[in-house]
Amino acid sequence: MFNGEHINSTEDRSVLHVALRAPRDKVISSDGKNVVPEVWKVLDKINEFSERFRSGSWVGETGKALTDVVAVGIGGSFLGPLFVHTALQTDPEAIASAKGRQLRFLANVDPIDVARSITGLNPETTLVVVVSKTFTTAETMLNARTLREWISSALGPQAVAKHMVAVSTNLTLVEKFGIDPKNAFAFWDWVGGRYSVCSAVGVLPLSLQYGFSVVEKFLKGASSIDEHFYSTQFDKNLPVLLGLLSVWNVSFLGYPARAILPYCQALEKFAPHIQQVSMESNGKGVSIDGVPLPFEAGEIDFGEPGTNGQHSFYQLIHQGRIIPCDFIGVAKSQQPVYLKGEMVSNHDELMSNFFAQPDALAYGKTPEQLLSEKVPKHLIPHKTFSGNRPSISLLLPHLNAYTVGQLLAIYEHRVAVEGFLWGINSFDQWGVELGKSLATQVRKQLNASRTKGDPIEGFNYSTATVMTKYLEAKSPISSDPVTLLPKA
Ligand SMILES: O=P(O)(O)OC[C@H]1O[C@](O)(CO)[C@@H](O)[C@@H]1O
Repeated sequence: MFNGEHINSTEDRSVLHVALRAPRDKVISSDGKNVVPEVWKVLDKINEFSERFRSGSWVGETGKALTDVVAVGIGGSFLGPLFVHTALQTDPEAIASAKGRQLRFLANVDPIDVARSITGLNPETTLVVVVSKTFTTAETMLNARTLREWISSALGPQAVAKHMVAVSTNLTLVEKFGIDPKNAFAFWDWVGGRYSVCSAVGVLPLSLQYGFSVVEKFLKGASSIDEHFYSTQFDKNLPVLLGLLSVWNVSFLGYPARAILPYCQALEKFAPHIQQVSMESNGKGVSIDGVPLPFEAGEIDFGEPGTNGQHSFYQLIHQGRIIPCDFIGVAKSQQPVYLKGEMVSNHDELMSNFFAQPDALAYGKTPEQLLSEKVPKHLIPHKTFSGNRPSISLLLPHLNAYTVGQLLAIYEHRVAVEGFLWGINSFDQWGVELGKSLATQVRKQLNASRTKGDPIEGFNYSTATVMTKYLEAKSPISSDPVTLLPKA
């Protein structure tokens, strides 16, 4: 991976997200060319642009400084930046640097998400960042066109140049869309979408919100783990050990799921991000050579912050199925509170659970213990905990831009280690294609049925029946789509 070999063989690409956070003087080559200078050219451009934006020297169509950003993108062009943004939102340094600004995300093509993302925003003071590796993703492009309409109907079509910028590998399509190429931020085909948060995909919107110097710390944190992963012997190498544990749990013990349980509300978007990193990477049925696997690869990831999860699905984890758990704690809270007279601080209260849960899973509670506690006999089977349920605990010293970068890179490399052990290609995602192409067929049918009354044809009985019901409901289509958007 670090040598730039084309280990993503089905797309004939190298896999070099580590280059995105490499120090300026590092040499990492793809196809014989050192890519680090290109990376820094874009980072410098982001630094300069975000400075202009944040200082108010970049103004919108009506001469006002821009304070709010809507990042439009989906999947890898959304989940990583959302995770990092959520983790920084309560960090004191990041709070200070984001004063008076808002960063929002628009991912789903559901018009409800459009409404949510712009409600209360004024186009005069809003910058839209369209983030798409390919610049062809149907959801992102429709959302981008919708927000372009929102801007141009309020401020005139010429305002788009000042209120819309883009992040993509496809700069030709960016220009075709009407975004000034000077305001496009590039990345490269050797960055997988789900591994792209350290490219302009994450760095641009996060720098607009928090300033480049905060985001640079995030890159440095990720880079520190890259270095650790590259050079540390296996028995002390965090991503290697974690990857081995995952493969052991999935392939040897037969536990296919994994719960990601941060005892830190700021990490609430970590599990959704890792869901994509892990499941899109390792959810494969054939080896890298295309041979059907004689075992199941991939983990089923889900998670919620503790203690919320404890009051939701932990029952199953303690007494139902065996789900290996990742407990993630932070030694010092971003927002400490201690109420006089309370036995412990609020953070200690949270962390009491962080320490208790892995113990309960590992050691359980035996019928003998219950008997000695005088539990009635008929309740003993119900109150018994089998124990012997695996978990790992990660304790971060604190949560800031640097450690968020470290956490991200630990999981990215862990997923890669698992994929290497399973002998699969963790860097392609052909499994997302079939649904996309079927949606194209449905889109054509909906258009033909709504505009010409064409009957539904070419779909199976169940789909055709539900589509008929859907069309009967006749949702309103305005010729002026902007009238359907909420007003600022
Ligand atoms: O950045 P793009 O090209 O819009 O793609 C968005 C996402 O769509 C996928 O290709 C498939 O869901 C992801 O891998 C990717 O992160």
